[in-house]
Amino acid sequence: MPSAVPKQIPLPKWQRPEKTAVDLPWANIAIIDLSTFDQPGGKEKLAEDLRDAVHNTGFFSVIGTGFTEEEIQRQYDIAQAFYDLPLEERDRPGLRCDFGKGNYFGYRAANEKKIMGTDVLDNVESFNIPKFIPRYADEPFHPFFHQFKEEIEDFSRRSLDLAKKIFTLFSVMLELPEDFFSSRHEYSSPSEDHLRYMIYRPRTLEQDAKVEDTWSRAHTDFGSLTLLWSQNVAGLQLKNPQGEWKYVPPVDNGIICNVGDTLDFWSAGYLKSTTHRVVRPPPDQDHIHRLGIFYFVRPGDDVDIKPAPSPLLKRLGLVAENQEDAQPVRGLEYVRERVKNYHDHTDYANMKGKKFRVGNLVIEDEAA
Ligand SMILES: O=C(O)CCC(=O)C(=O)O
Ligand SMILES: [Fe+2]
Repeated sequence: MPSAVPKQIPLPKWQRPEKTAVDLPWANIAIIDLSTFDQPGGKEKLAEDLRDAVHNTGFFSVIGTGFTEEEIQRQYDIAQAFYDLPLEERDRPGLRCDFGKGNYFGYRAANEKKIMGTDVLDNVESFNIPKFIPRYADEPFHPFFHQFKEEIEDFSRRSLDLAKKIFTLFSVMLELPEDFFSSRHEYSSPSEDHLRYMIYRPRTLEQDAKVEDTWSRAHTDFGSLTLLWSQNVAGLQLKNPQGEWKYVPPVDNGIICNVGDTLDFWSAGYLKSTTHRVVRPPPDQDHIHRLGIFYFVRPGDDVDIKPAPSPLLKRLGLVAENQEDAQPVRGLEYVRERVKNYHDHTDYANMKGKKFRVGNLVIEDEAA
């Protein structure tokens, strides 16, 4: 009998690092079980469960996502195999992100940019894979990934399916038509969405001390929603409503989600795009090459970024009647300008007090 499971090219097994034994100040993250999503009343109940989390911290985790442990392991295996290639093979000509255009598709090399005015270099490498639709046929796709294309495409498509369930909950929460947000994020419609394999390379204590242990400076995410397959190496911190940095805890079999800028704009701040950063891991994990798998959901290219006509937001006085008619920025314009502003530099400066603006939209990554 032929197997229903397509034959997979064998790869070395990536080893999930142990959790830290260090007692860190962990954030309290809601765990939302999506397996009840399709039950009668399921969406309404889940939307209520989620309300506090997205309104206060903007971070939560989901379980019951439909992704199996094997599938997730396989994605890590693919990612690790890529990062095990020699540097000159990873960094093939023509595949780098074109930050001058605000284009984040492709390879982001480490050791290119200085951090906060020091001689310490950026330690992040990533490869961003766009949606598998004809529009992106000419965007960078590393030849190494070709042999896994079917699996990667399936993972990419199902990532957005999952995100759309969460968008449905946000629509229910804001008393909008259920498809209000998901229809603005169709897989078949062009957007800057990408699946990302990302790795942070450990630095010495001395190097990290010069940059206040910064591995990824404080920022909010540029799109609508970020899915981060939970991983055990501590380092990701969110800024809570009290202004304190708290570590995002690992959630077994979970995906950490956080609201990005565009959902914050659509909801007039009701859904919080929370400032977060990555710092040097605790001593028992500081030697680990920290591998991560993400799906960044961006708004559809042509979608207007303006407050949604939500009865709830109107009742709360967050959206004035005329605000809906303001000249809006479009999805592509917002994301491209934001990526350019953030990455098109020779260094990652300290951005405290600096504001980013496009049209009527303003972001301050380091806002207290
Ligand atoms: O590496 C992480 O845990 C988070 C990275 C992140 O915030 C980002 O790439 O936007
Ligand atoms: Fe982020």
